[in-house]
Amino acid sequence: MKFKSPPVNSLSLDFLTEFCISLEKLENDRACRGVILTSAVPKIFSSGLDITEMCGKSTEHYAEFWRAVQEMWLRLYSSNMVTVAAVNGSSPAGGCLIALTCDYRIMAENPKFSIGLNEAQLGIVAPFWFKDTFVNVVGHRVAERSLQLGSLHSAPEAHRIGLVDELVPEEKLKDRATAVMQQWLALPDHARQLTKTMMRKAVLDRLVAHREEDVQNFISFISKESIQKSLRMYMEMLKKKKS
Ligand SMILES: CCCCCC/C=C\CC(=O)SCCNC(=O)CCNC(=O)[C@H](O)C(C)(C)COP(=O)(O)OP(=O)(O)OC[C@H]1O[C@@H](n2cnc3c(N)ncnc32)[C@H](O)[C@@H]1OP(=O)(O)O
Repeated sequence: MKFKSPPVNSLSLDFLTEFCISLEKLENDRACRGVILTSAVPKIFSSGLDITEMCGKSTEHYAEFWRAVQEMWLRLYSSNMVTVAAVNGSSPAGGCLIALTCDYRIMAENPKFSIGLNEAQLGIVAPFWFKDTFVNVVGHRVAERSLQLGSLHSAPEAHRIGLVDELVPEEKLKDRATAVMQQWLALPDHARQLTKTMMRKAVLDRLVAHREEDVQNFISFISKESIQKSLRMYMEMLKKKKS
């Protein structure tokens, strides 16, 4: 599956909805046992949640948007398919979450590409299920330091801390992702799927049990004037950086 929403594959409500529909189709297709996620936009895997969806909108919109973010994560983290992220560009925040949610991550070894949960830098807080997913990949200490600092790690650093499983030259990314997929698909599906469920169930159940509470928490947090101001300033900073 190739993300193609220029300029930066930001995760808008439309993007998330289409992503979930595509995943569901693949999940229900018995001939499809694995999916490689990558980007058709040069240098960017995904710039994370679309900040404009979280600025100056109604409570109803925030609720709908947040439910779509939850849905994307629930479907991908619990997928029966083998999921491989071929990270061919930068991948901050929600983009990093997508990669973390896969079974395996391969990143292009370009030191200019960065990845991480940088929410703290925007003055926002990654929710518990982002944190849980991160901890399950890199361990508690690395996740705590990286989350508190809102670190964006260069590709080599991301590999060193275990955020990505391997680095390959960009031109070899597709072939390597295909080889990894073949390796994982060589296992009997039922054994791999049950093992995946065993490893992920507690974290998935936690969001399912607190889903509505998590929506309300998002709404009350994102509606605060101080948070809105931080997001506006961040967007201005992005625009200024360009000029
Ligand atoms: C309880 C509360 C819980 C809240 C939890 C929220 C959880 C997750 C939060 C997120 O995912 S927030 C998103 C965080 N993302 C970022 O910090 C990335 C920001 N973007 C960048 O750093 C750069 O854009 C880039 C991805 C490195 C690409 O750089 P490049 O130089 O190639 O492109 P730009 O010129 O910067 O951008 C082009 C264009 O896109 C707009 N844009 C970039 N990112 C976003 C985004 N995430 N959402 C919306 N729009 C975005 C950027 O402003 C430019 O717009 P124009 O100036 O062309 O109009």
